[in-house]
Amino acid sequence: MDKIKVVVRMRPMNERETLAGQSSAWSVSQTTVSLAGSDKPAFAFDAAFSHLETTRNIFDSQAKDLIDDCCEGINATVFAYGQTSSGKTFTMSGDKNAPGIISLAINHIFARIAKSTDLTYTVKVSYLEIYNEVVNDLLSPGNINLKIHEHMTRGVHVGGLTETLANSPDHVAALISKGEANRHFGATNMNERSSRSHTILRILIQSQRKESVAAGKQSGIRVSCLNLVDLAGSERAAHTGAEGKRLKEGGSINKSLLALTNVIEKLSKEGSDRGHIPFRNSKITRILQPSLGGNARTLIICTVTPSTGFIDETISTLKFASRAKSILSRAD
Ligand SMILES: Nc1ncnc2c1ncn2[C@@H]1O[C@H](COP(=O)(O)OP(=O)(O)OP(=O)(O)O)[C@@H](O)[C@H]1O
Repeated sequence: MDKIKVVVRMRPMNERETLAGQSSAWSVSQTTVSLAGSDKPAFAFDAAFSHLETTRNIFDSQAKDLIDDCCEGINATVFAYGQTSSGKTFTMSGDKNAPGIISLAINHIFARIAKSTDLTYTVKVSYLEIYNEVVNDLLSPGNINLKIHEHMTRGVHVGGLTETLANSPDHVAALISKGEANRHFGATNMNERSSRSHTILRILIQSQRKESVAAGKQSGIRVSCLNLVDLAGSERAAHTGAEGKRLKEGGSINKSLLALTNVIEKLSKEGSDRGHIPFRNSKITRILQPSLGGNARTLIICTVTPSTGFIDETISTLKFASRAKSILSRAD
């Protein structure tokens, strides 16, 4: 079983790019992405999806088995990585016409629970954002600047984060809407609703055999955590027209994404070249540490822009994706 699966999703060209006279620079096949008309080697991944692919197909082919494992007690993480406006939020949260990975995953979890004849499940939801390197609770707005702890049995956890019991997909959707209202967004030149923070929706799944519950036993309880992560976009100040507050946010976002890139780079190296893994350099790498370096299954969806105007940004995301993919070859 691969620990880390890496796929790439290319979004369609948008109106702004077409009006600027740009065109699509890339060709996408089942597992590769290459610059059209170039003899440079293609980038290869577990899967590559063109602008025609639906999020539902990506979920069914790449994420469903990981969610199934999570219902069986294995920790799992799905995150989207890519430059600003490349489709991370579209992929994770979706829009009114196309559900995102988050709602597809939640529907799948509750459908499994409804079908289970031998297990009783409890689902708890937390929702946090990391904004300018501060961790805030999105379900409880006054609950800010939370600390990250390392716990002997719970591993890395965020102290004081609200955990709300949820009993249906609609209930989780209502919690997400509540959290979204507390989240930091801003308009940049490239995206009218740009995510200025990283967010993590954590679904804690606990299960126990029905006869053990009936007998009041405390044994045989399985607990696992599903992290659904929407990273803020990596960006260049020149493209986004950022200044003042936006520029500070951008600096903080880029710093934490750089920390994530460094962690991935080190993890992808062999043996002594690997050295110390700098998980502690940012909040996002600390929180994702168990997903990247520990006993968990992880799906990384790298979103890219097809346009000739952003070839360098797309190459940088594809390089990140290639490094992340090489982590899976090592048996830890
Ligand atoms: N695969 C896709 N198909 C159709 N539209 C898409 C797709 N991906 C993204 N879009 C559209 O492109 C725009 C930007 O996407 P999105 O907001 O998801 O980017 P992002 O990577 O989350 O950006 P940021 O990091 O700035 O928040 C949105 O209007 C979105 O609906």
